Amino acid sequence: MQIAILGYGTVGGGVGRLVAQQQHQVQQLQVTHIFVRPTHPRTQPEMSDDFEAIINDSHLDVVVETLGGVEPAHQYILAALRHGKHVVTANKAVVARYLQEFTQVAAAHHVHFYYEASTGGGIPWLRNLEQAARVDSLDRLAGILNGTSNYILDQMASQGVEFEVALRSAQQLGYAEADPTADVAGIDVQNKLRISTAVAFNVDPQFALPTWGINGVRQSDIRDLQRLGLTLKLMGTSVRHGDHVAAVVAPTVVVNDSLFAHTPGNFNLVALHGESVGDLQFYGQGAGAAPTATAIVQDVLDIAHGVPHLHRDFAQPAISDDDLLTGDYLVRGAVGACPGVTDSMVGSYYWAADVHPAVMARWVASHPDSLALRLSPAASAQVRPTVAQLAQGRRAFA
Ligand SMILES: NC(=O)C1=CN([C@@H]2O[C@H](COP(=O)(O)OP(=O)(O)OC[C@H]3O[C@@H](n4cnc5c(N)ncnc54)[C@H](OP(=O)(O)O)[C@@H]3O)[C@@H](O)[C@H]2O)C=CC1
Ligand SMILES: N[C@@H](CC=O)C(=O)O
Repeated sequence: MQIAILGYGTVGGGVGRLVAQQQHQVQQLQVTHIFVRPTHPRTQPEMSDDFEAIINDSHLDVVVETLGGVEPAHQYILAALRHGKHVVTANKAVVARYLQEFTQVAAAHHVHFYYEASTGGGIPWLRNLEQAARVDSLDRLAGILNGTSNYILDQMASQGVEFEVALRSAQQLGYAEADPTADVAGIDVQNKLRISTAVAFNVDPQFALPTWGINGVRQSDIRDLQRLGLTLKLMGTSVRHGDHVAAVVAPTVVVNDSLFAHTPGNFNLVALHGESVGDLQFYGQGAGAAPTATAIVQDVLDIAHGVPHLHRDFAQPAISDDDLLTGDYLVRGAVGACPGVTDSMVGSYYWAADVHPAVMARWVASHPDSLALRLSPAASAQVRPTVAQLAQGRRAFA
């Protein structure tokens, strides 16, 4: 099976090394082309900047796309599929946008389009999600889906370092995107949650998805939450009830004895809930060259061995319904106009109750110096009695 790798950075290089190191296991795989920029030093004989020559090679079977970004990756993937090449990609930005189109074009040209590495790095998440959805009715997904932001929050909590220091370290370790804004602002999780939700519920990934990130989190927030027995994580959640779907990406407060609170470094933890299976959780390295390369090579081997992934048309109706994810928040900053805000304080935060995610996302976007932390259901249950006591106290003094 002959492979072309498009883009030889962290992940593309990881794929090249994995195929070379594990030759005893993957003998049938051979990297015959590496597509790089004209300015890229030619350190290997397979390197070239001639994309047309690569996809016109009649011996080529699979194109592995690890360029990143939406264009030209979108056009290169379509061209490869139309030339009868299977495509495997790690690029969640392009998959989240064009999943339906890639799936249709691949089917029309009788080739496979696989994207396990796009979500959860080295965790075999999408293939297990597909399997679960095959026999069950899934109604909830929730997870830590970004290694960079998890690494940053973990370093801030365990080492006491400031946000910027932890971010630089995540970049050096190869976890962050070329532009890390997507990691810290929640866009990378948004892309992964769109893909996961589309696979789980067979819906078009272009549903409404209120999103905000961890940009405004300070060392003092981490310490305040620690004093309350709580931990902060950047999480994505999506739920389905019949045709109704809701999703949110937000800095999320979890209780200290949850598995999410104990997910360290660049690790991801992602969970599904099905009517029959109940809760299932998947844990592993969500970023980095070597773990991500394993997910890519698994997809290539599935193609080599003729292992089909589930067919999806992503055409089930999805009505956006924020009522499904109404939640409680801890907020600080200019909270006067914050939706749902009460005068009860929890640590140094105000309590905001029963707010729709889209409404809170709009408040966050228009108040860049403020912070809104979403409470997981368990964290909300832990904090609510304190809030009720405070409210009672105020009535007694009134
Ligand atoms: N890093 C990680 O842990 C993970 C990354 N991913 C995804 O994998 C993809 C690759 O990420 P990563 O390897 O980290 O990114 P890198 O920036 O390290 O690598 C991308 C490579 O592609 C090259 N490239 C980009 N555009 C072009 C182009 N138009 N023509 C030729 N070469 C090009 C870049 O060159 P140049 O540097 O000159 O721009 C770079 O060498 C992304 O979609 C990312 O989201 C998925 C899971 C984990
Ligand atoms: N930048 C991403 C890489 C993997 O998808 C992350 O940090 O999770």
